Amino acid sequence: MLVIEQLHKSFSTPQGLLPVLQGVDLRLARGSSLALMGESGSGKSTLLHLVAGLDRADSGRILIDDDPLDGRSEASLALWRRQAVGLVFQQYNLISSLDVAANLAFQARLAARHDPQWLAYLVQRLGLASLLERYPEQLSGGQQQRVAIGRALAGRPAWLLADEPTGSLDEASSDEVLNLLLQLVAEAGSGVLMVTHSPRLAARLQQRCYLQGGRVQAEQG
Ligand SMILES: Nc1ncnc2c1ncn2[C@@H]1O[C@H](COP(=O)(O)OP(=O)(O)OP(=O)(O)O)[C@@H](O)[C@H]1O
Repeated sequence: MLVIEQLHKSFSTPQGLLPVLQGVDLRLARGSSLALMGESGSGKSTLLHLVAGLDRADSGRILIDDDPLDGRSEASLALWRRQAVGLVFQQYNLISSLDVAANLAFQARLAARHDPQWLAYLVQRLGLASLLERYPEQLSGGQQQRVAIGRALAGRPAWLLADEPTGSLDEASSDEVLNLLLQLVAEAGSGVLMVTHSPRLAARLQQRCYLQGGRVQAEQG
């Protein structure tokens, strides 16, 4: 279970302190999916980064199976990211000097969670078999995002954190990529927290919530 309690985060800007998260409360069971919505600048990416351990909150708590994330050392946060989290961003963030096969295996190898059978299954489901020796620049946007999803899921992470994962794709590719993502996370048993602007895509997840005024305004089952 991912539990977020009274999370606060402000940023220093030339204009002064900018409060972004002002008491966010959220719960997400492992294996379930939640769409995080809200206007541009409402703090969706900020919240995702805090859960990923890429940044630290000012106050409040993030608990993973009752284990707090805050107060951990950088090394412990890095371990959390490597072992328990898969990240997918709008920009695919593939490693340009590695081919598709090496990109796919990269994170799972780093986390010592390389499972050749599962990886072969992901390759087949994501339709990547004929692309394994290509480099990211030789792929379409949809293909690159399928590689990014495969890479994020290769280590069967407990949590998949996705920031507008289909934001750069057209509607048809977007639907196809989200379908695959949701099927594969269900098979991997991962919980999903996905930032999206699209009510149509959000409707495909089990739950939805809305960030406004620094807080979660509505949550529905
Ligand atoms: N490192 C930073 N330093 C200063 N301000 C920041 C920083 N990161 C984010 N912000 C500000 O915090 C606010 C929330 O940003 P965030 O990226 O979380 O919003 P968002 O809801 O994901 O927006 P979008 O939908 O446009 O991606 C914005 O006003 C942004 O400018």
